[in-house]
Amino acid sequence: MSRIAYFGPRGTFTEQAARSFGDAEFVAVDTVPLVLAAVRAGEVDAGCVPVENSVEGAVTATMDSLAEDEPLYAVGEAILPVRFSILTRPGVKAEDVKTVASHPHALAQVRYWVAENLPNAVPVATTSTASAAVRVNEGEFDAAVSAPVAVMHYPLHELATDVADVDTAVTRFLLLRRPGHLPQPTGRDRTSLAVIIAHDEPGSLANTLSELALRGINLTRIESRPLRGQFGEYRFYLDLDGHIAEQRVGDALAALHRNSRQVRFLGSYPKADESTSDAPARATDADYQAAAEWLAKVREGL
Ligand SMILES: O=C(O)C(=O)C[C@]1(C(=O)O)C=C[C@@H](O)C=C1
Repeated sequence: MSRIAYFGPRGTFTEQAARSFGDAEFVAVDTVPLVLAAVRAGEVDAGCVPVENSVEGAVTATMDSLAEDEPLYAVGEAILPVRFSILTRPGVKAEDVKTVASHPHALAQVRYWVAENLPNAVPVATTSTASAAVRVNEGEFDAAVSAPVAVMHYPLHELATDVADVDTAVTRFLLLRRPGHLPQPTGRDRTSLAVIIAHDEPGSLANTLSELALRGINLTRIESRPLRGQFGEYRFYLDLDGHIAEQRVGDALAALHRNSRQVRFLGSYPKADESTSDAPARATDADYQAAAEWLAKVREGL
């Protein structure tokens, strides 16, 4: 049976996401970098980590490691709705709560609710939502902002359920493997890249994006992170519809490789939402094939 590490401990949203990929032996690991390190070291077959939340944005620990450390490829994604339970030790009332602990992304998603309902509470960051529950159980903090499943693992009381400042909030998770396991195209695929564009000159980002637009490729996400040392230099994270095995996507990636300082492929994998990744008219593999055949003939002088 394959072994999947997930950002734990037991009872995180990430555990739920990991279990959605099917039967496996699941291994809880305390932080995102340690999950990715376990995959790189071959201690597990795959690792599941959060990558972005619709309210708070990117999970930078995931993005930085995927772009900078030894390569890993995404082979699957999961998208979960995010609504929280507020867990306390039995007998603790809202007015007694002086500290409310959780992962920073979770605290950001209940900021207004906490201000209104736990007016005496100071927010405290923990490594994950479930580690907050562990520490509330140990008496360190008064309340944890947790995934609803956490109450099944820790003997805590639900002070409130279904808590979220934004009703429709979702988090996206990736299943990552060492290179060598490219999933087959399904017609509903996403490709992820990290790109450092070549020069800080007018139009260089527009030129990069034009390589995608010209080939009818739909960009689903663009996010930048500074290259740490100074302002003015950024790495762009691009998610686009389509699979690297498709002609238009391969062609665009080759063009980016020619024109950019660095292109790192982060995976082509089936999308978790219902949308397709069909090529538009005149950009299908058959269109590319026909054009290549025409060119070959012309080059032979025919
Ligand atoms: O702490 C957890 O339960 C996680 O799985 C992490 C995480 C995140 O990184 O965004 C996942 C979903 C929620 O948005 C809050 C926290």
